[in-house]
Amino acid sequence: MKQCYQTRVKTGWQDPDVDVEQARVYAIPMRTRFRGITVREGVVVPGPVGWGEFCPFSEYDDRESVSWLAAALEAADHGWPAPVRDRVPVNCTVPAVGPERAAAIVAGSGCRTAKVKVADHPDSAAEDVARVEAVRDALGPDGRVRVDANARWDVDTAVARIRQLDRAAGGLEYVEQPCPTVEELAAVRRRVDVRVAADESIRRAEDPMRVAVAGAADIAVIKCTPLGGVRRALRVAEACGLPCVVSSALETSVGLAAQVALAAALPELDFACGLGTLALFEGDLLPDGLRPVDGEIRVPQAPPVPDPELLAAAEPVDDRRRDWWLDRLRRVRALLAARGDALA
Ligand SMILES: O=C(O)CCC(=O)C1=CC=C[C@@H](O)[C@@H]1C(=O)O
Ligand SMILES: [Mg+2]
Repeated sequence: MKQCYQTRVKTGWQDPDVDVEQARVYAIPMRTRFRGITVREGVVVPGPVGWGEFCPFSEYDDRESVSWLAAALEAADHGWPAPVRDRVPVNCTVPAVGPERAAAIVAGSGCRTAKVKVADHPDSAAEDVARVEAVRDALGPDGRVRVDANARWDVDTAVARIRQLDRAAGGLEYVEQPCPTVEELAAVRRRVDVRVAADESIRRAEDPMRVAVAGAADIAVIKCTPLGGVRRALRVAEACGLPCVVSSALETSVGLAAQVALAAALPELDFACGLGTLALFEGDLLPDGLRPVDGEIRVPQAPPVPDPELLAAAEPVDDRRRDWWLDRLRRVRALLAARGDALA
């Protein structure tokens, strides 16, 4: 396998040399529906340094997917900056499930921080409270509970729900993306005592390097997969000037390794990261995937190589899905080639 790269020109994401012939599409069922996804799909691509993962959500257009490919190629062709820590503390992620299941997820995770999804539908208030109470009970008084509303509230609703959930949790660590815009985040932040974290405001911004979250948020959630790689995410973190939480974009262990590398390279890491998401998957591409032990994930030495048997097992049963992903990869590669420098 290594041989085929010896003649390859390696100029990085400015010249996206993706070997589509060797790219492998995967389709892995989720244990619980998460952000509407029941089967997670993506492509892993080999390079001289390791493998990278290209997995923009299906509804993202080619333009928004370019940075996801840049992140995959960074891993495959260059690897990542040196870590400053060898373990990363993580939260467990609690989807919009009933209270019993929520408590079981927390108890089985070994994590001391839980991130609870809320605002899953317009009438979710009572369910959210029950879920958050169950999570607090399962964690005990010294655990930390944070919630993520994925931009579903307006300012007044956010203020009311945050106060209610703060009481249910016996104190929230923070609320992630309560409303869609940076201005709304700032308005909510002025009215509640709970810290506000910005997620979509950064990762889906036209220019993440210029998002003025200072004043609108206390914490920046950063994800190297949608931000164009570890190096670029580190620059976004610096530009935000806020404490950062690295959170997954629901990758297999191949893409998760890049996120862990980002968390490991951040100069400061004051909060647990949202990287315990392999627990949401039925399968993976590595035999010893990046799962937390006692609430921490060990930092990988280098971009990993997926296991051939697991790759074969994860192949989509429907050839049309494979073709859809490989076509998407080709189109996004062409766009990245045209835009290259903008992401460097
Ligand atoms: O941060 C976590 O605990 C897990 C990751 C997570 O919540 C998400 C992963 C992928 C897509 C997002 O909708 C979601 C998020 O909003 O942070
Ligand atoms: Mg979020």
